[in-house]
Amino acid sequence: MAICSRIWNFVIFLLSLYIYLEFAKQHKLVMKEKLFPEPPNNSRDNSSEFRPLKIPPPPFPIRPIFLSAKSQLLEETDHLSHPLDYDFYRHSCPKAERIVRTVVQHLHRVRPDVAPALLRLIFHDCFVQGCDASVLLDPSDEIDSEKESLPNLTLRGFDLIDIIKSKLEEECPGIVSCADVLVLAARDSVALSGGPFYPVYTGRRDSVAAYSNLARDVLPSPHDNISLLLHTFASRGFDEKETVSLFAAHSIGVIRCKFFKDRLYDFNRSQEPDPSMDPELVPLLRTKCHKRRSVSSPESQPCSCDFSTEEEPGILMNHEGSAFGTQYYHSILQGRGILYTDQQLMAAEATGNWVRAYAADAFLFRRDFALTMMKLSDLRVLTAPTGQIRFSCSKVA
Ligand code: HEM
Repeated sequence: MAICSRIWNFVIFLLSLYIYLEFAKQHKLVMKEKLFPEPPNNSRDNSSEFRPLKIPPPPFPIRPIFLSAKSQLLEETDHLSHPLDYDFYRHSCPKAERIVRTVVQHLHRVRPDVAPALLRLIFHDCFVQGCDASVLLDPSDEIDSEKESLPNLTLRGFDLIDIIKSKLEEECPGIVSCADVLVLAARDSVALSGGPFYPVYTGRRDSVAAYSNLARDVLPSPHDNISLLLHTFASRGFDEKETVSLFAAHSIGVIRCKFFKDRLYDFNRSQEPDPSMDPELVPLLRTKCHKRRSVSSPESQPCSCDFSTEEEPGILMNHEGSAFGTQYYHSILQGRGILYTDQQLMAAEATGNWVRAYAADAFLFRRDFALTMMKLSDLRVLTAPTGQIRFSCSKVA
């Protein structure tokens, strides 16, 4: 009897062990699938309900620090219910993301000013009524174009979006939205500029309207103080940390003198430079931005400098030859932010602490910047059945 009971216990033990091992194997596989997804494979059965996350191979040399964090970024945002899809065009236009990347890469090779232009466009689109490509619409009888509103007068890159879109139309007409083109092109521009590569969801649709007055009201002015800036970004769902991380977009691009000349010559009508600017930077910037007769310009209030030049000069944002990211924050710490709004990050304790944190920790910055760009790219998107897919990005279809 005792022997029988021992054999029975042994059988139960073996059975439990088997069940445990099977469970562990299954669980590990699922984890593996999530963390190391298979590369996109178009020959897969499309009808399958189960679609593992597919992350495209990195398009540009990416610092190894970010590779391990890439799938983690998707997981971190996974819990949010999402109106968009990862790799939305995998069946309808499988080459879409590759086409955007190739064209941006090509344009970047011949015109290095491409990346900042495209990065700025997404901010000016997404902040105003969401990422719906409304900023791209030309004026017409029905369209009160955002392009003509004050904060957008110096936007560039509309022609670049048209080039990318026309390549997509050749491959799959009427499929890929201009809103997705903007988001993908900005993502690739960041990576090309030495910033982090981040995954983006797709499936946005384009607006049938533009919001010129809203653009004028909600886009920040280069003369806003820190309280107003934080208020503006909070109204779009960004906290202090996210706001500080987004500002690193000013690591690249050009900034025209008219936006900061008051800081060099006549800050707050004091006839003196801005005391928050490094005194050694002032003469350096003055050699590029000359004081001329006083003429006020609505775009630049409250500066009293001359902006009526035919070709307004500007200086490179990364005037210290810096790479994307932490160097921007080092400049701010040294009082070398060019825009008043950039330097305002040091005017509040919370934002100042984030500037210090990002200056000290490149990994932290790259991770946070990637997450914030993903958030910016998903602001109030339009999905079917609302919106439309435009054929030409500057016109309603
Ligand atoms: C307080 C918020 C911001 C203000 C007041 C601001 C203002 C400006 C101004 C005045 C310029 C110079 C434009 C010119 O001279 O043509 C500029 C350039 C730029 N901004 Fe911002 N910006 C802000 C935030 C952002 C954000 C959040 C992003 C992106 C995520 C961004 C991306 C850029 C880029 C990439 C450029 C360079 C554009 C180029 O070279 O054409 N900015 N910004």
